[in-house]
Amino acid sequence: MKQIQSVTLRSGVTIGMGHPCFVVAEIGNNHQGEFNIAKQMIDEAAAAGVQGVKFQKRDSEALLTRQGRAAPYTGPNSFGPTYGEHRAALELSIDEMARLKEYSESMGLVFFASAWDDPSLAQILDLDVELLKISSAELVNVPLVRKYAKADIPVILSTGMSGLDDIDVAMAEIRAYHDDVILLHCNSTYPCPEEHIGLPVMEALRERYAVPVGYSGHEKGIGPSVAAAALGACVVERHFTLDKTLKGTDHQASLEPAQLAAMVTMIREVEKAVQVKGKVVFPDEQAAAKKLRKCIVFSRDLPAGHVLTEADLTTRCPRVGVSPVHWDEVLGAALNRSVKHEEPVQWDTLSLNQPVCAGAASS
Ligand SMILES: C=C(OP(=O)(O)O)C(=O)O
Repeated sequence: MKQIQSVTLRSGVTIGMGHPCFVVAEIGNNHQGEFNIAKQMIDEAAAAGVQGVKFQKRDSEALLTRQGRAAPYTGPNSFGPTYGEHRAALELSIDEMARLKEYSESMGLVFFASAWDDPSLAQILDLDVELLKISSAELVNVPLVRKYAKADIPVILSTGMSGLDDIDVAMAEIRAYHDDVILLHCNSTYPCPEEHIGLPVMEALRERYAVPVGYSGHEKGIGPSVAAAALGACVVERHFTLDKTLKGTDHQASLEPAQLAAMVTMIREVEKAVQVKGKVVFPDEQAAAKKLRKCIVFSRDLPAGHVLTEADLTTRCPRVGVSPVHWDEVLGAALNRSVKHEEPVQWDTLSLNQPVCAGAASS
């Protein structure tokens, strides 16, 4: 299978191995169907430091059966008396989406959307987007996934509610047309308990499909999403809201602006923290070692020619002499000259039985 390390979008943004984690504010339908709220959410997401803003698009008629549309939908989170009317009330028009795309891009953000049915996909494609998203819900919808694939635009595929067999099918559909695909590990429980997140699954997906892998999080906090970035997630997508107490089922499992900003800051911190892979001692640590580490000192006045024993030596800060890592090499050495109590041991004061190993002066 062809190994895909990264995917580059038309705007030049590259998502994948060796590139900053692409953080996405999933605005979804948390704009409540209101253009001005959506625009404000883009402002807040940009201020929080994300790279992408994501919307959802549905067409009630193509999404639901007549019966499904007519089903009563009452309760505190309802935006209409039937489920069809409720869903329709939460939609933005495609013209509004076009304006939001232009607005997002003017701020340097990647605008993209998940389309949940054929007409919505056609409308999103008419917007000339540079990136598409297939929601976890639609991963098993072979005819829709095939249409996404035929569009030949980079696509993010989310894998909540799916086992590997379902993902195999969707990946084969997409890869029949192109390889610009990014997988997101996801558990579609809203909110998802931490013990069901399974971040190590990202590595399993990476190995099995040889594409960049990210994380679509539905947990309440931000710790697991930050950890996902530390484990190499190339995308972290989180549902976003202006206020968790707003009407609607999604808001409680979404991040408010301050949380989103904190998450972005932490992701950038951990990205730096995992850059160095080998155990190296940095110059600043050398300075710290000088102050914090001890050296060997003489524990009493001693004459020239004396052969050193444990009783002649001890260790003290700061490290202005031979490091105690060489304790056994110093034992048994003879003194070239007389020394004083608490004087740091220096190599040139000693006649050694055998030469000191390389790097002796650095510990
Ligand atoms: C619900 C969606 O995403 P996910 O499956 O990643 O939660 C979506 O993108 O519409």
